[in-house]
Amino acid sequence: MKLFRILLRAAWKTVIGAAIAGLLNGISTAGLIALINGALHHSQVLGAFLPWAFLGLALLLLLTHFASQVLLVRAAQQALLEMRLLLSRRILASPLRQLEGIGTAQLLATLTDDVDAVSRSFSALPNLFNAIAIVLGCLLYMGWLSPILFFALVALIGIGTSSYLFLASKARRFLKRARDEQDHLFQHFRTLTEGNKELKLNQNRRVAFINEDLQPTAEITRQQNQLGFTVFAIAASWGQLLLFVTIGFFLFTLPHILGVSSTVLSGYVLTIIYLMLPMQQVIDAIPIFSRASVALSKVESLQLTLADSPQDSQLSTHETDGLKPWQKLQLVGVTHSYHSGGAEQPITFTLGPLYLEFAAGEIIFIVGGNGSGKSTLAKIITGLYVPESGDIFLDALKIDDRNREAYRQQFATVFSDFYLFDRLLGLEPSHLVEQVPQYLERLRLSHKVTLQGDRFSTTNLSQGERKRLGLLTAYLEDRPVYVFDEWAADQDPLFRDFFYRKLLPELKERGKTIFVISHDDRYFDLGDRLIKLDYGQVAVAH
Ligand SMILES: Nc1ncnc2c1ncn2[C@@H]1O[C@H](COP(=O)(O)OP(=O)(O)OP(=O)(O)O)[C@@H](O)[C@H]1O
Repeated sequence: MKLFRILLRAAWKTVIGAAIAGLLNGISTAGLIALINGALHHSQVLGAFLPWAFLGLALLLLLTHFASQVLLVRAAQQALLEMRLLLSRRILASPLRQLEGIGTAQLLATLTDDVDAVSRSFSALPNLFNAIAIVLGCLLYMGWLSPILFFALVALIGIGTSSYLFLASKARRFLKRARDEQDHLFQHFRTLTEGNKELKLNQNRRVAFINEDLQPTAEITRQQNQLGFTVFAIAASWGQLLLFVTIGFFLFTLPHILGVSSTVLSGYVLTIIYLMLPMQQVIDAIPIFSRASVALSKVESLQLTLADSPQDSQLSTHETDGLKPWQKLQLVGVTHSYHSGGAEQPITFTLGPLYLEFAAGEIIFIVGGNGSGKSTLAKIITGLYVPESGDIFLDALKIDDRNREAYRQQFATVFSDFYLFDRLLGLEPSHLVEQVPQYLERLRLSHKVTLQGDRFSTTNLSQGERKRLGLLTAYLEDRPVYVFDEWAADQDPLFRDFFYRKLLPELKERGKTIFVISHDDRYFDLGDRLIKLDYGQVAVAH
């Protein structure tokens, strides 16, 4: 049902067009069977008109089949496109903490596996729709042939469907378990790709990883999927058996009880035999739709619901309007906690409550031991984490959900786990192109990287060089506040010195506020302020 709602939302006009074509297709199928049955019994009513009626109906069948298939393919592909975009937008609009809680492996599993499952079900839709239309058309014909036999048939179909659905619900449970394992499997795939060096260099670790992690998880996934699809196969065979039981019932039992004519009887048997293929198509489609419904439940369990589209404002990149230049950034009683799992699990780390005030144009060093909360503070200051309690103010403006997006646009950052884009995304290249060679020169990258159009010639660089390119991107963003999270940690001593003594003061001269997370105590005196954190609390602030 959810799938159908997605489809209708994406292209309801096309779906209605396809439904009408499908219905006509079902009617023309039933009409053709009626004609064939009539011809077999040398119906006087139709006479010479029969071949023309046959030709007309055959043409209508062809056209409506083609039209319904083409329209449904179009609607299904449109729905799939919208679902992919909506899911991506949702991920972009979701709070960072929520995404960190879900984890990369689950997000990847959803974006690939779940979207794939839904895509398969959309691909199966045209045939399913057509099959349902034919079944309905044929049922209509059989109801017209003999209402009594029709009720007997509906009763048999009812028994068949409910027993099939009972089995299908069992199978769905196995598919759900297999899908849950898929998240773990993706986690192992990440280990495989990201931990490849460590796995290659240690044979024992590699063998243990394969035997104890990857293989058992892959085995459970296989086993649960296999069980699920086996139950579906049993259900499908049961469905087939019921179909023949129905034919036998109509051929050998009912005529004796009800005394129906041979025309009605042959009409029924002919139609039921004709129905076998569409029925089979419906039965074959059900596992695909079950898998898709498991996938959609998974997507919804991540609270990345597909029901509504995120506000455009949450995605806009031109949202700096509305925030006037400010003089003071304040954190008033701000706290943030991490939990060992979900929100109901015990707290493992708490930052704050913090009461801090920063003036525009200052260089602020944020220092402290590993795990003291520096990066967490940076995520709070930049608006990536919403404070659990307390508030952030820009002068008198309180930052809340209405202006948080605009607030975030104040910051250009290079986090320690930053992502390097291979092109100037969202930056208007024309007026930047002149500045880039100059920056590349200053960052001593000009011998390695050039800008080709809006794309860097390469991002296959050393870690230190990648960070310099990250810095260049941050320069080009030209935002009021810069945040560098251990930026200099990968730089050689010469360039590190250049960064602290030259680049930071230059940014300050341009009126920028700069937060520098650093362990380089040799340079701490270059800052206007120093905030030292210890286990999430401010130990020193001056
Ligand atoms: N996504 C997360 N989920 C749960 N706990 C986290 C998460 N990120 C950080 N933590 C915990 O919060 C604490 C502070 O982490 P944070 O990264 O802010 O420290 P840091 O001062 O930047 O450390 P470092 O100098 O090592 O980079 C750590 O103990 C860490 O285990």
